[in-house]
Amino acid sequence: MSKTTAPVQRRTKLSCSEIWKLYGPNADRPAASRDEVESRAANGRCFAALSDVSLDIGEGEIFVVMGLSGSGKSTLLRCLAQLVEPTFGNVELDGRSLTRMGQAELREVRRHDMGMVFQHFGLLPHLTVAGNVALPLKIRGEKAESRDHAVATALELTGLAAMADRLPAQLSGGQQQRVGLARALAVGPGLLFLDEPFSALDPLIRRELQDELIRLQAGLHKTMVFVTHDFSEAVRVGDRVAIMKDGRLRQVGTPEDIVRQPADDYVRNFVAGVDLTRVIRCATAARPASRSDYAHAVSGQGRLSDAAETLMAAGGGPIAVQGEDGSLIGEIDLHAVLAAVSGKSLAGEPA
Ligand SMILES: Nc1ncnc2c1ncn2[C@@H]1O[C@H](COP(=O)(O)OP(=O)(O)OP(=O)(O)O)[C@@H](O)[C@H]1O
Repeated sequence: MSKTTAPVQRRTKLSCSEIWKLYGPNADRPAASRDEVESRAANGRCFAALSDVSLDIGEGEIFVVMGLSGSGKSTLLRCLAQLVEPTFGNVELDGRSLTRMGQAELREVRRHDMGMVFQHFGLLPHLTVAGNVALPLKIRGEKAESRDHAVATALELTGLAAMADRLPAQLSGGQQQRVGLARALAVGPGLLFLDEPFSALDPLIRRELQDELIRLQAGLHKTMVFVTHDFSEAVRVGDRVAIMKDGRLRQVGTPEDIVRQPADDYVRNFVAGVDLTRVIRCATAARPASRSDYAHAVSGQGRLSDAAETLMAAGGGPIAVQGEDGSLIGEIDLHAVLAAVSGKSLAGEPA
């Protein structure tokens, strides 16, 4: 698949080009050329967990990597974070090549510029919540005063301030994962890697934490690489989603792009189970305004599901769809919602 571009308005924060990761005999040896890695992958003795992956991830973007078990999601995340070394290809953070960086410099970049949150929370059982959050700051030699301040801010942001003195065993799974998130945020990195962070949680708590992440992101504007095998979660939290199969990217796009124009049958299968009203934005379903004055309005950025109540209050519409500055960008009614969800225009043509 060709290299994808970051959304126009974002600066590229993290990128990778032509990443391959081979496992098997002698697979630790880096390949000197693309031809070499391709022939090693093709000879049958090595297994390609990643094949030719190129991506640009924009600053402040939540970039979701989604795919079934074994598709290469964690390997991609680990290569981007340089926790494993790609067999071939280049990874750049803020324009600096991580793949060519020495170990000492890489360690510094990891300590200061990256945060990690994993499925199994990885909390130390004998340390309190505050102690766990402070640990990476202690390791990097932060002074007590700035450390305490960073810990208090991270606990406040994640709603844990009242639990600072508890031990992990005294917390629910969801609360423990909040501590994992707080610990990553306290380091103050611009870049967060989240590998299936909510997968161990029950659906209600999971949803609560997804909302929490979206809320936090609205104020923090971090760049996040978020791995999940749950398509609904991907389209809910992602600004863009990459869908992987067999170590390759099958499609990269906004949730709306993916649900409206799945690249192939593999992607279409995921889309089949998704509530489209929670993905498609009001601006996408809007048609030209038929008047200048409306009694009810919704934001174009909101999802169709967010407009349901307003539409009901307006007897089915039409209601105004507004831009971020309050300007009128069009109107929707129940028919427009149905048309968008069924992928048809009002005339019955594909939308
Ligand atoms: N250290 C390793 N040695 C050999 N093969 C590996 C290694 N790590 C991963 N693989 C293989 O690479 C492929 C991709 O694994 P990866 O963990 O990236 O998948 P994933 O999409 O994250 O799966 P899951 O959702 O189950 O975590 C799998 O077939 C896996 O067995």
